[in-house]
Amino acid sequence: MTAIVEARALHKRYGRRPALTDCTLSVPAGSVVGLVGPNGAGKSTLLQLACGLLTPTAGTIEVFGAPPGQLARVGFVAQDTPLYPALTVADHLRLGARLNPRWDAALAERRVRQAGLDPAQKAGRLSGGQRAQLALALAVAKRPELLLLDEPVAALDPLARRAFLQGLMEFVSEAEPQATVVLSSHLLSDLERVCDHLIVLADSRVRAQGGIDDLLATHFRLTTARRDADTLPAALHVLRAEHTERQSTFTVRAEAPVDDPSWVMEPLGLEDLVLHHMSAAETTGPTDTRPAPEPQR
Ligand SMILES: Nc1ncnc2c1ncn2[C@@H]1O[C@H](COP(=O)(O)OP(=O)(O)OP(=O)(O)O)[C@@H](O)[C@H]1O
Repeated sequence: MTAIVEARALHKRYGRRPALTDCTLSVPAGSVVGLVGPNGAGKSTLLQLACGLLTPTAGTIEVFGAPPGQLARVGFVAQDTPLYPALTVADHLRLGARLNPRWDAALAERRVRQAGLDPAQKAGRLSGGQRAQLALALAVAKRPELLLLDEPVAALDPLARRAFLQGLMEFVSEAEPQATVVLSSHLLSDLERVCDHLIVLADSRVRAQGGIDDLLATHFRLTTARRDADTLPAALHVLRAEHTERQSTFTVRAEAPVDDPSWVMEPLGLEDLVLHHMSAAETTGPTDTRPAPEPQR
């Protein structure tokens, strides 16, 4: 599968502060990728590296198989949705038309109309959510092959958020079906609705990545009478272990469920999966460090 964004051993530091550490990841062509992680995980840094606003400290990042910077092919909506405060909504559309060879004026106007924006309103007088809507309209009207959105729905009310995500899905399903989208968000339910791939960053590192269906098919919760993680079969890679007096619950990664009468193994939902990868680096260390007794069968 062709990768539109490919990072290898990518590091980014701000002074002595690591923002990305040894990140190797790939964004497949035509995918809609959700980028998730706690505050400060490195999501904005990754998006800014992908559009060439930042340069790596070490390692490489390639977009369309070359160093980032092919701006005509990339739409980027930064977290703070920078616009020209003194220019009106209509001015922004005119500017977009001048600057972008593939500008789709009809699409821009439709997005602005659907978002209920007044073309005569100055951008500096728009609310945070309205600014985000205008920034998205400008980004999609470029007809980019790669659309990078940094927390685009953070400032939107629930109705506007739904409209925004619908607009995004229209863009990828109708206007630009070959487009690849990477969007960061803390709202997992939104990501589950629109994304087919996921990258989980935590503490500057990639903790999980892949197709959402594949991730869901390989992550399980296993509940059993209290036992040590190292008594489980090697095919089960234990991500987390929690024990009560009598019971052990393991979050595991496995190619397929492993049947055993002594335990119950059920698929992990997306939210639990992401929270596990976000909350800690992979660990086989139990939360409760007391040694577990022999399994009771
Ligand atoms: N310009 C900067 N100068 C110094 N440190 C920075 C700068 N930008 C980001 N950082 C640091 O780099 C790390 C990653 O920041 P980044 O903004 O990429 O995270 P994020 O995952 O987008 O966070 P959030 O969800 O809060 O937006 C953080 O520790 C942050 O403090």
